[in-house]
Amino acid sequence: MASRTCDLVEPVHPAQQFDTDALLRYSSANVHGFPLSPSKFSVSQFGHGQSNPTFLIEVSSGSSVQRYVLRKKPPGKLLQSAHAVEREFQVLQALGAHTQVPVPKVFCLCTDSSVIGTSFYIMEYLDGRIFLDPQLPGLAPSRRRAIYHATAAALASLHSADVDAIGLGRYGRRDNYCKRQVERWAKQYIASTGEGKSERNPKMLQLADWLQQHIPLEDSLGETSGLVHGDFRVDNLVFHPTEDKVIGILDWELSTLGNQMCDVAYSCMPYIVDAGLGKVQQDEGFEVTGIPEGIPTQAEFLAEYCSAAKKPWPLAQWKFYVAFSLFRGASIYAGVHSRWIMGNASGGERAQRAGRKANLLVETAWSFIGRKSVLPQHPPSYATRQDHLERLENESDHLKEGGKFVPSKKVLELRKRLIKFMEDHIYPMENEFYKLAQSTMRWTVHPEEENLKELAKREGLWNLFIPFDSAARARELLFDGRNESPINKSWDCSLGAGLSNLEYGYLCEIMGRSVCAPQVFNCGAPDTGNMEVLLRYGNKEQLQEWLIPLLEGKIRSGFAMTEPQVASSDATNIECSIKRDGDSYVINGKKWWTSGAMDPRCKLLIVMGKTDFTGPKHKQQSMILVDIHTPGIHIQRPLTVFGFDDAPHGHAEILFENVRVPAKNILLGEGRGFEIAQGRLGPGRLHHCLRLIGAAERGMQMMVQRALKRRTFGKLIAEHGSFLSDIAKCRIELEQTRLLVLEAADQLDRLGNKEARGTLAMAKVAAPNMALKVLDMAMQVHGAAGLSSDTVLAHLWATSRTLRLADGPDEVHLGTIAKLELQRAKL
Ligand SMILES: Cc1cc2nc3c(=O)[nH]c(=O)nc-3n(C[C@H](O)[C@H](O)[C@H](O)COP(=O)(O)OP(=O)(O)OC[C@H]3O[C@@H](n4cnc5c(N)ncnc54)[C@H](O)[C@@H]3O)c2cc1C
Repeated sequence: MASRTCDLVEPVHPAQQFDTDALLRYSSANVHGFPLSPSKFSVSQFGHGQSNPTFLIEVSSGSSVQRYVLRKKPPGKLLQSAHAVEREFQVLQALGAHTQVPVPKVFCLCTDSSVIGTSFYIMEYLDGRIFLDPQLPGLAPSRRRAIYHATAAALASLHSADVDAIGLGRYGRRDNYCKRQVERWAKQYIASTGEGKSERNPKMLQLADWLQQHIPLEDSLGETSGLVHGDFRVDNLVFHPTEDKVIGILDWELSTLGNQMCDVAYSCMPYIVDAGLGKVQQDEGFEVTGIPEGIPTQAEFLAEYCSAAKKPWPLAQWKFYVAFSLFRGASIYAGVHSRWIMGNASGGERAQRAGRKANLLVETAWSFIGRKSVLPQHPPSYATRQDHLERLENESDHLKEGGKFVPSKKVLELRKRLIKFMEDHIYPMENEFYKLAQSTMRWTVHPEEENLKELAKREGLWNLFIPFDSAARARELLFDGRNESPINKSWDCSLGAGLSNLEYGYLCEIMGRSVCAPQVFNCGAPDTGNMEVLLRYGNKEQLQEWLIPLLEGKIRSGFAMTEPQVASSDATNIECSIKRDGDSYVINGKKWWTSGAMDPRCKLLIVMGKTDFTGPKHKQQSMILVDIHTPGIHIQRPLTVFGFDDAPHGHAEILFENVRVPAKNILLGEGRGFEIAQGRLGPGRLHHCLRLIGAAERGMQMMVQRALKRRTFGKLIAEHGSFLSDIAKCRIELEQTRLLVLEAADQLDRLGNKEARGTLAMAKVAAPNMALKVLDMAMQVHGAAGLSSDTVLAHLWATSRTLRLADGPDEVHLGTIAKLELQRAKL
C-alpha cells in the first residue's frame, strides 16, 4: 500500500534537533505568505530514507494550517561535495520555474549556518502518496501498471529538460560521466574496504575493470547526456492522492549532468535485484521472483521510457548500465558496512547487512554480464500509447493492403478502441475476476465488472454483435419505425453499431482474447444468441419485457436445450414437455449444461421442449420464454469443465417441475422450435469461432513472450529449433482458420444461414481444433505454470475444448460438410 506523505513523519530525532524559534523568525521573513505570528508552529521529521534530513513544518494561524518542507545538511563535519542542499535548491528552482517536470516548488535557500546550524531550504509540502515497496502490494494490477507507466513518464520528463535553456548548463560535466563514476566508486570502495573495515571482494575490483573496458562510446561523446537525478526510484516519487500520476520527484542530492542511461538502469533495479536493506530474506528482483501482476516487464518499462524520452533502444549498452548500477550500489553498501564496523554508522542491523548486500550486488552484476541476451532485439511494440497506436496503424495497413477481407474505416476505429479498452481495463482485471471466481463468493459478480459495462457503454463498445438487419426489425417493432426511442434517446446505441456479421467478426476476435471480456461488452454467449432470437422472432411485447433489459445489460439469460438422458446433439431426441393448459404452458423435464443459469443476474431462460410428441419430427419442438424465478424451477447443481465451474456464470443442471408460464411467452408459435434453433445457431456458432481465433492469438502472444525470456539448457526457448518450427506451424494454422471463419461470416451476410451452413460447419470444426493446438503449445512453453491457474492459458484451453461439443459436436458438423460435398458431386 502507499503511504501518505503526512503519515511518514515522526518526532525530530534528538541528534537532529535545531533552533525552531530561529527557523520561525527566518521563515516569517523569507517565505512569501508564511504567517508572521502563527498560533501554532511545529516541526516533525520525515522518517523515510534521505541522507539530507527532511522536516515537516506545520504553521497554524486561525483555523488554517499551512505545511512546508525543510531540507538541510546533516549536522557535524561533512565532506565538502556531499549533502549539497544548495545544488538541490538550484535544480528544483530551475525545473519548477521553467519546465513541466513535477517537482515541489522551492521558497527560499538559507546558506547562513548561524540560523539553524547548517544550510537549508524550504519547499512546498506535497500531499500525496509514496510507494515504499516497488512491488506495490495491495494495489489492483491496473493501478500498478499505471504507477509504473507514470514513473517512466516522470523519468522521461526530467531527462527531456533542456538544461542550457533553464540555466543548468553548468550543473555538471556532460561527457565521460560513466568513466568518472566508475573511477570514483572504485576509489570509494577501496577506501572503505580492507583491514579493520569491510572485507574487500576481488570480484568487485574485476567488475571495476570490466566496466572501464566496456564504457559505451555514447558516454564519451555525451550523446546520452543531460540532467541526471542520481537516485531515481519509485519511493522518491510523490503520487497524487487519488490519481496515478507523479506530482513530485524528490531527493535530488545526487543530481548532476551526465549519462542519463545510468538513471534509467538504476530505475530498473527492482527487476534485477532487491537492493533494499530492509528485507532480510529476499534478494532477487522481479525477474526471478516473478513480476507482480500488472507491473510491466523490464523491457516494457524501458520501452515506455525510451518512447517518451525519444531515446534509442539500448540493446547493446544495457549490460553495461545495469552492471554499473549494481557496482555503484555495492560500493555504497561497502561504505555503510565499514562505517558500521568502525562504529560510526547509524542504521543498526540494516548497516550490518550492508556488507553481505554489497557482495550480492557484485555477484548479480557478474551473472547479468554473463547472460547471453539481456533485452529483446526490439522494444515490445505495445509499450506505449504511441507505439501502440502505430502498431494498430501497421495492422490496419496490413489489412488495407488488399485481399478479400478489408475492414471499413468505421470498423478499424472501433477495433482500435476495443484493443485499448482490453489493454486498459480487461487484462489488468483478469486475475481479480479469477480470484473471486475461486473464492467462497464465486457466485457473485465482481463490482468492477458492472463498472466496466457502464464504461463500455459510454465508449460505444456495447452490443456490437447486433447485425444491422436485426436491429432494423427491433427498431421497427419498438419505435414504430422511428430511428430512436421517443422516450429514451440512449436506446439507439443499445441496438449496436449497425455492423454486418463480418464487420463484427474483426471485433469479436479481439474480445475472445480474454474469457472475461465478452460479457463486459454485452457480447457474451449465451446472451447474444438469446438476444438474436428475440430480435428475430420475438413480438413487440416479448421485446419490451425481455429484450430491453438484456440489451441494457441489466439481466442475463440461459438457453436450455440439452438433456442428460438423451443424446442432445440430435435435438429431435429431447423429451422436455411444454403442455398447453388454458392461458399457460406447463413445463416438465430435466435440462443440463444451461450456461449462464447460475449467474445471480440471470432472469430469462429460453427453454426448448416438445409441445407435440406425435407430429412430424421437426415440428414437435417449441421454444418458450421462462422467468428463472418461476415456481417449479430447481437449479440442482453447477457442472464443471475440467474443474472450472465458470463462476459466476456457471453451467446448470435444472429440473422443471410443473413450471407454469404464460401462454404469451411462446416464441413464434408451437412447433417452430427447430426453425428458431437454426436461426440462432448461425451467428452464435460464428461468434464462438471468432472468439476462438482471439484465444489462439492470445496464446501465440504469451507463447512468444515466454520463449523470449525463459532459458533452458543455456538458450532462450525461442532459440531452440523445435520451438521455431512449432510456432511457425501454429501461425499457419491460425491464419488459415481466420480466413475460413471470415469467409463464413461473409457468406452468412451475403447468402444467409442456409447457404452458408457448409462453410459455417467447416469453421465450427476448424476453430476449436486450431485453438486447442495453439493453446496446448503455449501451455507447453510455459511448463508447469501453463497448466496452472496462474496464467489464462488453461482456462482458455478448457473453454476451447468445450466448443468441440457445445453448439454441436465436431462429428455433426463433419457430417454436414460431407453431405454437401456428396450432394455437389451428384449434381
Ligand atoms: C461448456 C458447455 C456449455 C454448454 N452450454 C449449453 C447451453 O447453454 N445450452 C444447452 O442446451 N446446451 C449446452 N451445452 C451442451 C452441448 O450443446 C451438448 O453437449 C452437445 O450438443 C452434445 O450433446 P450431448 O452432450 O448430449 O452429446 P451426445 O449427443 O450424446 O453426443 C455424444 C457424442 O456422440 C458422437 N456423435 C453424435 N452425433 C454424431 C454423428 N452424427 N456422427 C458421429 N458421431 C456422433 C459425438 O462424438 C458426440 O460427441 C454445453 C456443453 C458444454 C460442454
